[in-house]
Amino acid sequence: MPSLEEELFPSTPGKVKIDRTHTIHRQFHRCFASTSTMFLWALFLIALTASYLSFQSFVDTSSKYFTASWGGIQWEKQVRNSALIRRPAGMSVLVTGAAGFVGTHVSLALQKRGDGVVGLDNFNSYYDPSLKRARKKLLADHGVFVVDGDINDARLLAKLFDVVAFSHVMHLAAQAGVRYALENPGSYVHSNIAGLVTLLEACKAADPQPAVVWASSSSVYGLNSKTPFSESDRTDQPASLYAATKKAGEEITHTYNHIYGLSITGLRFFTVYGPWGRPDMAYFFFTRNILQGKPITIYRGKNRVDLARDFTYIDDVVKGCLGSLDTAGKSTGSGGKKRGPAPYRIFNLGNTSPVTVPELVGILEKQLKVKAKRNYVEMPGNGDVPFTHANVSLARREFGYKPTTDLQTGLKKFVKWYMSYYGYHQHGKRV
Ligand SMILES: O=C(O)[C@H]1O[C@H](OP(=O)(O)OP(=O)(O)OC[C@H]2O[C@@H](n3ccc(=O)[nH]c3=O)[C@H](O)[C@@H]2O)[C@H](O)[C@@H](O)[C@H]1O
Repeated sequence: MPSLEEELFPSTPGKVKIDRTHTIHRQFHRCFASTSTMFLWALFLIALTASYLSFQSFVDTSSKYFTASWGGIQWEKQVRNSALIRRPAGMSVLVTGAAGFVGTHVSLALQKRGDGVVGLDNFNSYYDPSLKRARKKLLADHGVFVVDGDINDARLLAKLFDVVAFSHVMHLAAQAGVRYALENPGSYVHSNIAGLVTLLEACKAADPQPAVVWASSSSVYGLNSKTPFSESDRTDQPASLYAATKKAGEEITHTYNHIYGLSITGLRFFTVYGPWGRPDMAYFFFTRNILQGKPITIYRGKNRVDLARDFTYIDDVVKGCLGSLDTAGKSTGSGGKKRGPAPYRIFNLGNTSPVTVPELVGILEKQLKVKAKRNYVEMPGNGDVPFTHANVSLARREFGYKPTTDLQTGLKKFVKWYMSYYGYHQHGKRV
């Protein structure tokens, strides 16, 4: 009996006996048949895998499409209604980051004077999203619709420009906060660089192109030591990734102005505070900790020098934003082509009188009628700068910007809002 191996792979084919020819043919057929069966099975499996994968991607795409919180006739109607202009020579403004602190106040101010406003916000969880939802509700009560979506979503932006011919974009959506960049650097690149470019692409492609006013930051002055900070001072020494992305934003917007004729105004905000503010900012969480009897950490510079900020009250900043929108000047491009030079402007929006952090705490103690548990530590190398101080003469000349709220007055309004929003009595006890 030949072995199976011999039968299948005869070592000397010429010596195969005639009487075994049939057997060999049968084996050959069996072998061929099993190879082709295997081949067919393999083909079948490949086809099965491919159809499974394409089905999955279909499910993914369609679920993304169907679960997207934007689109549809009703949604378009809400967008159009919100964008309606109710005053002569008014504007229609797309406000990104509308459920954010500055975004909410600017949207309300625009709506109140009769401009059309459509908000856009991704409601991310960088800080308590319920505060953002409450701001959205406040806006809805005033007839401002906030679209739930991301500035990185090019399809959504194209759709918005399709539904409304926005005359202006107030771009306030960003990853804010100086120290958080140590924890999550990618979020700054995602929102402040990639998101900005996606938005500018949409603005460039829109016909008519809108004028763009956007939030830069006082942090671009970085380690600059010449005070007060003027727009022409050097901004090439950022101290944090946040500052670096805002500085990059100033350069990126410049290229869109240069190549595509977009009208650009960058606003360098100086530590903006007030009612409906951001819980990640010192004045906000100092208030919370003081009321809860928890200690607060106060950073100090080298040689125990107090840090200082040009704290700027929200109402002053809102006036600066509206002044910038009113004087923006038109974009000159259309269909992605520049037709002539367009304005490119940068303004400081500060308060012009810096206050030290311990002084800020002192004011809060007085307003809250509670002593803070102060814990002084040397400023860690976390991106903070020792002080900020704005020269605002450029904004004053261009649109009459004049801050009028000192820190004491502004914090009083903030504390009043905080107590009411979080359900406190004036004497620091929860209701
Ligand atoms: O102008 C801006 O462009 C930026 O303003 C704001 O940044 P900052 O000026 O750093 O405000 P904020 O964090 O409130 O710290 C205030 C002071 O408290 C000190 N500080 C802070 C925290 C702490 O625990 N202790 C402390 O002493 C701290 O060292 C600092 O001296 C915005 O957050 C930022 O998004 C950006 O818009």
